[in-house]
Amino acid sequence: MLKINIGEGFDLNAQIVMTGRGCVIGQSGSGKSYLVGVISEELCRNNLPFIIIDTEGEYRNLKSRFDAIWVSSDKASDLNFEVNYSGLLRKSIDDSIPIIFDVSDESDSSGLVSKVLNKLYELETEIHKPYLVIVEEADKFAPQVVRSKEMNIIEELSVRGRKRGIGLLIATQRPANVSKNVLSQCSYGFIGRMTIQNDINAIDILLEDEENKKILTRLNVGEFVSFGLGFNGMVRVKEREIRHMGETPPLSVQRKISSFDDIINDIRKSEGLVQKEVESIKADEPKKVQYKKEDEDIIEVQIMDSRYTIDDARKFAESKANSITNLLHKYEIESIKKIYLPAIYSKLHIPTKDNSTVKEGYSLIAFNDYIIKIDKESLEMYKMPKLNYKKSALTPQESSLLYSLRGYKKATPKKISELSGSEEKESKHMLNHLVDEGILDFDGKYYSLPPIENSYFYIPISFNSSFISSNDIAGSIKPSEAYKKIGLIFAGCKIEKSDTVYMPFFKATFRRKNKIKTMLMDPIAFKDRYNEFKNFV
Ligand SMILES: Nc1ncnc2c1ncn2[C@@H]1O[C@H](COP(=O)(O)OP(=O)(O)OP(=O)(O)O)[C@@H](O)[C@H]1O
Repeated sequence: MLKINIGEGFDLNAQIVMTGRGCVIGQSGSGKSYLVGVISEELCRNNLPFIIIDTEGEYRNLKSRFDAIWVSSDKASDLNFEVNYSGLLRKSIDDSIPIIFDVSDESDSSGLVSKVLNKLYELETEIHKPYLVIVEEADKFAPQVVRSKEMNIIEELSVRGRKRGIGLLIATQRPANVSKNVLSQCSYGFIGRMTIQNDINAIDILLEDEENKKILTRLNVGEFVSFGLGFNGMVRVKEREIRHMGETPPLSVQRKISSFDDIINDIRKSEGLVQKEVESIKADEPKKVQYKKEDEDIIEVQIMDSRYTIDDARKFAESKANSITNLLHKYEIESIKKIYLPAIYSKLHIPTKDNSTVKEGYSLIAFNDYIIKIDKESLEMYKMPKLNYKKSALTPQESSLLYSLRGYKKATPKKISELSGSEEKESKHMLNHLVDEGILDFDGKYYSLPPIENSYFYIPISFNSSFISSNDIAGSIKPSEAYKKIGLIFAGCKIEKSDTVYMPFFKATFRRKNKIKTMLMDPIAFKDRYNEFKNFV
């Protein structure tokens, strides 16, 4: 069963989330969007596609770690609202890429939401693939009081979406204002802190247990009472991996030290009372030309710790400059720069025979086509050959079948089907297919998976969150592609966690007249990697 973890001991069945009807309810600040954020991260990590109706512009930073399409009227977004919705949604469904439908700046957000969801409904009538719709501020998009008798698209989805594979997860502060057609369809959900009696009454249809209702007024931020999920007691939501953009701003220094008269004067100025006077003085002054420094995009990312500093790199480059310089050809160091290359860092669970122990391992996939493994003794970095599997990704069924096999050195199809709980005929068919693809070995009786080398595990590296300029990032990586590859290389293991991280490299440039040489030192073995990565830098 594919799971969505939202807190210690709280795993949601992904099937229920993707195709069921759920809700997150709680008063302002109870932690609803935070929980929706945690769920969204988990969906991204598991490559489960969804569209989130983002009313506050607080989900676009999912992009800092995952592939996601940000649709908004913001110039920096991937696509604007004029996009062909059908093409957009089809891509999202087929390639399992989430859409952040950011209507935070839109006056007609309901119109846009209705348009895109109608298109989804139409498309899924044909495709029938699990796809989740997450709606923030559901009271706005599916209100209880409406003039028209016609069903709103969210009501339509909640009543008729399931058969088409469409799941719905709504969030609201005001359940009393959400259409009963939608609320009554919710078979699971989370209720956070609530104190308004009218709203507590509105969830009567969801939470039958009187005891649970009493707890609601006492819940802390990030605590929820759940229903329909089989959890007893309170759910405490885990910490988000990506910074929550809807953070309550912290209270800072309350009052600038200024006199009361200045305060009154400032207010008057803003009313235009003394504005004229100020303007007439300004008019005589010569105009100053202002040079605006170009906006740099500073982003917060996870950076692999480096054993070396830029000073080490300079010393190394100097010694190198001497060695490539002879009396006739003198090269000078032109620049030393730190640049970052994106990589995927994964935590893996490797099953053992009796499943009593689970090994943890890490892999670094870098630069789309290569895997880098770091040997724990020598701290050597290897470049692995390109993969020659015919397949580009494993299906969830194949992954779970291989997971049953990984704990055993080899097993017969009968044993594997017993372990995985699938039909023998069906699993045999799948196993043979995997043999054809070069992923499994078969000796006529037993199937086996190639062993995983020990040097992949317990890599002694750590990461730190840091702010860097996006100008210093070279190369690019598609997390979803890398994720598929990790699944293939580590067939039979579960990817517990997978993040984009950045590896700092030191790039030294030497010049002699118009001839340039470049050196690229890695952060661990401090060897020149220029030949390996020259296409990226
Ligand atoms: N599980 C949690 N762990 C840590 N901090 C949390 C957690 N849940 C919420 N918070 C913090 O509490 C504050 C409010 O959370 P959130 O933005 O999710 O509220 P909300 O219920 O969506 O409010 P609103 O309805 O006003 O948007 C934020 O600063 C958030 O970072």
